[in-house]
Amino acid sequence: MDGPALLVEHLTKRYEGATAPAVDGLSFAMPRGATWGLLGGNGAGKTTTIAMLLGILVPSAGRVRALGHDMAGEERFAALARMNFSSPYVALPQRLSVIENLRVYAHLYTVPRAERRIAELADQLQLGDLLHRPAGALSAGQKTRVALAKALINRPELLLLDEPTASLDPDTGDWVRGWLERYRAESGAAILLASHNMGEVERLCGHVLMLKQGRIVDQGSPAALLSRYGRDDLEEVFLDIARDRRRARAAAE
Ligand SMILES: Nc1ncnc2c1ncn2[C@@H]1O[C@H](COP(=O)(O)OP(=O)(O)OP(=O)(O)O)[C@@H](O)[C@H]1O
Repeated sequence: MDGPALLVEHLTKRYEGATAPAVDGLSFAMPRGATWGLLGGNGAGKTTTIAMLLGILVPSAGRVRALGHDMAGEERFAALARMNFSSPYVALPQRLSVIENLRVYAHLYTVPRAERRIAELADQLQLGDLLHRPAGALSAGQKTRVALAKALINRPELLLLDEPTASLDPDTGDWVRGWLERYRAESGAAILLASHNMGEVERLCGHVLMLKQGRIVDQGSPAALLSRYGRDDLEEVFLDIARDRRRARAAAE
């Protein structure tokens, strides 16, 4: 089907009783096969955005088309079958073992030859020793790897990842990033990644959306952003934006 992986138009969320919207008129089109980063400080609106992209949270205004389907109506089920996500805020059923969890999700996504797919993912994500342990008894890093296996169970064409390496040690985090790069290269999937890890974003993302108070305040490739702010790494760009220093720098030049 034609069209971008994600088409987002004027997406807005105002939580009941809140004085300001959490997400405020977001618009962007993420192409198929691209990896984009969603960056912003605490409370910038990243998780709220991802929840609306998945259709879990109803927007106050605006619309989302995922893989060509309108996420506001019945059509969204066609898109959801070809998408997946991982989030530290969504726990897997704790009493089920890892393999039981993966079987449940394989069933929900009607994955063909599910046992083979689970074995493949267990091998790739090194879950062999964890498969028969209850999901609730895993360490944070182990849970993250299981959550990634769940996110990949249906070989999604569109993958939404909320802080995918947040609780991983540096070595495992690096390994997961390499693994995501390979998955993207092999599958042609589009990946939207919310992260606080600037190195991760620089390595994986071709385009970055900088969010502040629910709005896109800047965007571009990591290289374009570095050059625009005259910085050597994205962390400094992030701090410039967080502290509104771009205008001050430009005025000084
Ligand atoms: N369920 C909710 N009800 C009311 N307000 C909420 C709710 N969830 C989030 N918010 C508010 O919406 C804003 C955006 O929150 P969100 O969790 O989307 O930010 P975030 O960028 O993911 O932050 P973080 O990096 O801390 O995870 C914040 O001001 C937050 O307090």
